[in-house]
Amino acid sequence: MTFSAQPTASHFVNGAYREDAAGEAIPVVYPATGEVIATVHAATPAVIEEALAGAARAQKDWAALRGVERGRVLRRAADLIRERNRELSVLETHDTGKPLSETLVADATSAADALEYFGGLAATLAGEHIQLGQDFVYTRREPLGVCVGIGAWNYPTQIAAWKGAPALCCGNAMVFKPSETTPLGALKLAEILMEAGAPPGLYNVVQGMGAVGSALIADPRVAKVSITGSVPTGTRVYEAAAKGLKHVTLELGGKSPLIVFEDADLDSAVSGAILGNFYSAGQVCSNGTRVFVQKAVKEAFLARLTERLGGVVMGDPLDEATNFGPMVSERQRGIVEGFIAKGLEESARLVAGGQRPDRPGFWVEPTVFADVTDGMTLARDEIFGPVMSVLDFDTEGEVLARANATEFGLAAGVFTRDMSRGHRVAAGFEAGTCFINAYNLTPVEAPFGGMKRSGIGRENGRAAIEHYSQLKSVYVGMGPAWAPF
Ligand SMILES: NC(=O)C1=CN([C@@H]2O[C@H](COP(=O)(O)OP(=O)(O)OC[C@H]3O[C@@H](n4cnc5c(N)ncnc54)[C@H](O)[C@@H]3O)[C@@H](O)[C@H]2O)C=CC1
Repeated sequence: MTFSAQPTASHFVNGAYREDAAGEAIPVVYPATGEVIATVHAATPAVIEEALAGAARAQKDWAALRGVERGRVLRRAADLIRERNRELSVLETHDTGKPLSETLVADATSAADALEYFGGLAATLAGEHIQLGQDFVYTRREPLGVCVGIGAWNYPTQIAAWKGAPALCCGNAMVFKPSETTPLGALKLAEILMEAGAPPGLYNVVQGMGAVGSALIADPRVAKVSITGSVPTGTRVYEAAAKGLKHVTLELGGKSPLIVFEDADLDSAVSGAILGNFYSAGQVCSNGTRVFVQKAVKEAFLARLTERLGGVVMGDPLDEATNFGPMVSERQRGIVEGFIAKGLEESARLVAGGQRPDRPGFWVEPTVFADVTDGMTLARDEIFGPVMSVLDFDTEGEVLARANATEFGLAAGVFTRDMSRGHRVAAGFEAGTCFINAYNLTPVEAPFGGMKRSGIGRENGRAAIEHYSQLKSVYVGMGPAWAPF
């Protein structure tokens, strides 16, 4: 199968597509049909070396540019992405299986937002002046150097840009390794950045599994790694980075709570729960998969939710009427089905879905369990699929304690018409990204990231600048230097 915008080789290194067939072949499978649509090769040591050497070379001159000049390149890339949104979205749909109705609005466009936002910020980066009598100190905000980005498979283009845009904004170069499951989108970003005026070597993409990721992190030329992935992988990356005392950003998993109080606008709360469980077929790290519903409205909530699930359209992802897609891979479908079986075994009440639709590809129906209790596997483990667990609660204090009783802390949401309660509950959440009467909206202007085992550092917003730059203090003596002898 071919489609427009298909990348022409496995890697993008030093400003050009690069192939090395000696690397392990990685089939790219279209999740909606199971068809192999492309093959990429894992990066060989030669490709990794070219990427790192090229990045190190490009970085110094890039950092020496004025912020406004760096920003111009990023903003041009944003414009090119928007012009080509449809073809990039079709590519993203093939890479991930997500319906085109989603990829048209949430993937390449989100990458464009990041490039536009950090393109704008680039010219504003500045230090401060600290007067000390006649002497003074000034600070310089400097880049870290060569940064490595490692992606997960659920938002391949968005992740490539959420890491690349702030890195380049601050004067760094990047070597990005996409997930081996969805290797295509990042290549287009690299191509477009070049076309927008980025120097060769500034943003490279190399393919491969974990071994390529760890080879990149171990290289002494690398100053920082930012990974989006699971907690076990994030932990390994943190350990590897610690060996070289490298900077890290970890965007990891979650098991986020979504609390619906009895005074909530129920339709709006149902929308929040749908967005927080079934968008991208549930393959979103910040999903609110533990839906706590106050007892008085529980059955009404479930009835409305079941009714709304009648609007699910599973079909050809390229048909814009389709609003629900398959799992990214056969493996992920197996994991999700395992959790559904476990829910039934542990006597959760299946309210909707739970079946594998009779069609090719890796589909699982949107699934809702009710009467889930805190100790059940469904309520404890991250599933990363379209499985919502509904739990009951009585009081605010009780539900907040239960919501926080998890090792994760990525996101949390609350639906209520009582805004003092909304803010009080948001303040009480142990989570990095919280929502009141909304869910899963992650605009580039707002910092995004996790507390506890869900991560370290923040992406997006001005906060990301802190994680892609370092401060240098320069003390300036205005008089003769003093010494005791
Ligand atoms: N917090 C966030 O922003 C997000 C978190 N995730 C999490 O990601 C997971 C799903 O994505 P997957 O791709 O299956 O995650 P994963 O953890 O298996 O892999 C993530 C990436 O790390 C690479 N990798 C694996 N071992 C490595 C090693 N030792 N050193 C360096 N790199 C290594 C993989 O090749 C892949 O590119 C979910 O658990 C989800 O919660 C996904 C999306 C967003």
